[in-house]
Amino acid sequence: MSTTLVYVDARSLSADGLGKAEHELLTVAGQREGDVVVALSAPHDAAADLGRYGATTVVVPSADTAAAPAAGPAAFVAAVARDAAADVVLLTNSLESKEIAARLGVKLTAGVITDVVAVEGDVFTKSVLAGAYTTRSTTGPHLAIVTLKANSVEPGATGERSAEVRTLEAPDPGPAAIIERTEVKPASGRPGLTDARVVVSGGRGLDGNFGPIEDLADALGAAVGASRAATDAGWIDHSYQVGQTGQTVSPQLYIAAGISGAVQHKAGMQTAQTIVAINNDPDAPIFEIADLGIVGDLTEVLPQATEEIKKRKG
Ligand SMILES: Cc1cc2nc3c(=O)[nH]c(=O)nc-3n(C[C@H](O)[C@H](O)[C@H](O)COP(=O)(O)OP(=O)(O)OC[C@H]3O[C@@H](n4cnc5c(N)ncnc54)[C@H](O)[C@@H]3O)c2cc1C
Repeated sequence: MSTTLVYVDARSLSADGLGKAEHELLTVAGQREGDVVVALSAPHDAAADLGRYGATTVVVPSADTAAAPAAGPAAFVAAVARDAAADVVLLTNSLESKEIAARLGVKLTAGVITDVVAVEGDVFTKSVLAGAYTTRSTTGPHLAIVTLKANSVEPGATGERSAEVRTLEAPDPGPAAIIERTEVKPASGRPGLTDARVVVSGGRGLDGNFGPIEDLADALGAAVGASRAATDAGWIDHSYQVGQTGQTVSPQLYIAAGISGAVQHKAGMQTAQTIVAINNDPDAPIFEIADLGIVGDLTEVLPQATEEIKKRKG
């Protein structure tokens, strides 16, 4: 009997349900044969609810593993993977998940495949070299540790089932950085950049004013993104940067305004399902990958788009 192990950060689980990226992982796991086991990063009252998303068993650590970022969850997931004799371990594509995946690769002598966009049996599809190629990989006879990009699959329907909940001793993570103090960023009310369905990004063409980008993002319920030119200029925090050295996003709709479309930017967004580009240069490279190109001044186009969307939403 094969077992798919899914790592779920307990912070993505609340009384309202499960985060979308984690729901996608459980959807992919449910499409595979065999049991679906969840390794939850911390004890949680709603652990059994993960049965609604297809988990057969949820294994919770005896204590929160997050105090030692990446090292704590990795030690715990490795213990669960051994215990459950997992064939595949699925994680989200966040920076922390990728670090956990790397540590799991070492601990379990496993193959690690990141940025995956589709899973068929033991074949994992990803987009590489700034999206110029699509590769299909396996880890041969070895355990596969896979990080799945958000918005790769439609989250499946939820049921009424409860999962069996088991507790496993949280192993000592060994030498690790320990969080001593946490400051919670004020909530923007917008979805997170990496798992948003819609992202509105701005670049150097904004000339320092992200207002029109934020207005359009709010009208669409979208996340805000940026090019490196914009983050380097200090117009917006680096955490908003999309691209090779920033975040990788794969939303259903990506709107790029005042962004030329450098290969390093495209590397982080060109797997978006629909790309809309707004640029006053008809020869801007971003138009080569855009599904809809608008040649115009963004200071005119963005407010008009926002106005029209608000009007249609009533
Ligand atoms: C190792 C390395 C890693 C990098 N990583 C990243 C990364 O992760 N992400 C990233 O984005 N970049 C990255 N870069 C930088 C990248 O090469 C580009 O320099 C950057 O993406 C350019 O940002 P931009 O498109 O905003 O600016 P520009 O290339 O200057 O483009 C601005 C665009 O705005 C248009 N414009 C100007 N005014 C208006 C207006 N009023 N209305 C409409 N359009 C207008 C212009 O026609 C132009 O096309 C990296 C570079 C290196 C070397």
